[in-house]
Amino acid sequence: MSSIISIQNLSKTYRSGFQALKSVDLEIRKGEILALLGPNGAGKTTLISIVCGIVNPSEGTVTADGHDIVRDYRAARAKIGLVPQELSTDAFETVWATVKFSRGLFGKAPDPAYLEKVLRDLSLWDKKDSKIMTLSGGMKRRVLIAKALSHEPAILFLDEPTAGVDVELRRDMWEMVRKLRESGVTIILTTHYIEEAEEMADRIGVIDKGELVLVEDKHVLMRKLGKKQLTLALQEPLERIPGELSTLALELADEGRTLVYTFDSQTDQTGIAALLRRLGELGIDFKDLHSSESSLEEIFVGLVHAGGREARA
Ligand SMILES: Nc1ncnc2c1ncn2[C@@H]1O[C@H](COP(=O)(O)OP(=O)(O)OP(=O)(O)O)[C@@H](O)[C@H]1O
Repeated sequence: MSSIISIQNLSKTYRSGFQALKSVDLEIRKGEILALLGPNGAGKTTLISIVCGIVNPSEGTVTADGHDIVRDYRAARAKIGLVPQELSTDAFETVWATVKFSRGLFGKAPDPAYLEKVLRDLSLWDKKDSKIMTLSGGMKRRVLIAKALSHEPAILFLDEPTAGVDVELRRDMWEMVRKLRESGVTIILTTHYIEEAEEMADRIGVIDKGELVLVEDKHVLMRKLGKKQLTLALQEPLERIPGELSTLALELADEGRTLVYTFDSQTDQTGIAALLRRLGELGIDFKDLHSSESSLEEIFVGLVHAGGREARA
């Protein structure tokens, strides 16, 4: 798959001297959904703002659909739709006037049929003549998306699209993002909400302290870094893990009634057979067992806590 956005050696130092991005290299593939994860202040919004021409880079180059975002700003920006975190639209305007105006900003010829489709897809058509100020928070979010789509961009950035929205709107938005991807739009979303990345993304990028710690296919990432756990409910509680088992990755939980064995899901030798044999030899019986896999959330927390560097190696 070819790249639609190419980011090379991108750094940003704000006037305060704070370095928000450090030599970021990233190729975003045409037609993918890329989720950028990272703790508060990691640099996600700075990255998006540079690609969208809102913040100047200190170093490095970015092209969007072949256009340099500094030298060829207008052409690059016309390819991009941005859904920001905050609504900064004129509250006294109607929904229709707002999206029509947004389209005009990019020099696109009027196309009421296209704008109608966008509003209908976002369940906003009934509200087209309502003033923005009269809309609920969820509806205002939809207006932000409609504005971003008004000029038919090939690339859509969503900055924290579902922060503070209710479950229903979140599901609607996920559905809508998937439909957009099916229509060929490349989508980059930032989120704090790991379930969102797990649900939606083809690839995951993790940013921490201005560095792109990793970019990986979601399934590969989960397979590579995910651990599995085998949980055994013991017949009799244990006070401590017997010395004979000390070489295994075991933990006691639930006041000694549960034994948890963590193993690498990638290896063929899980060690489960050996564990069960040794438990049998020691006369430790269990009444139930089940295995589970780590979620993306656990993987992510582990990565950021590890500083990311080990994970990248
Ligand atoms: N105009 C600015 N001047 C100085 N520092 C800034 C400026 N804008 C952002 N920063 C700093 O750069 C860092 C990265 O901010 P950024 O908004 O890119 O992070 P983020 O990953 O998007 O975080 P969040 O999820 O909280 O929005 C933060 O420490 C922030 O305080």
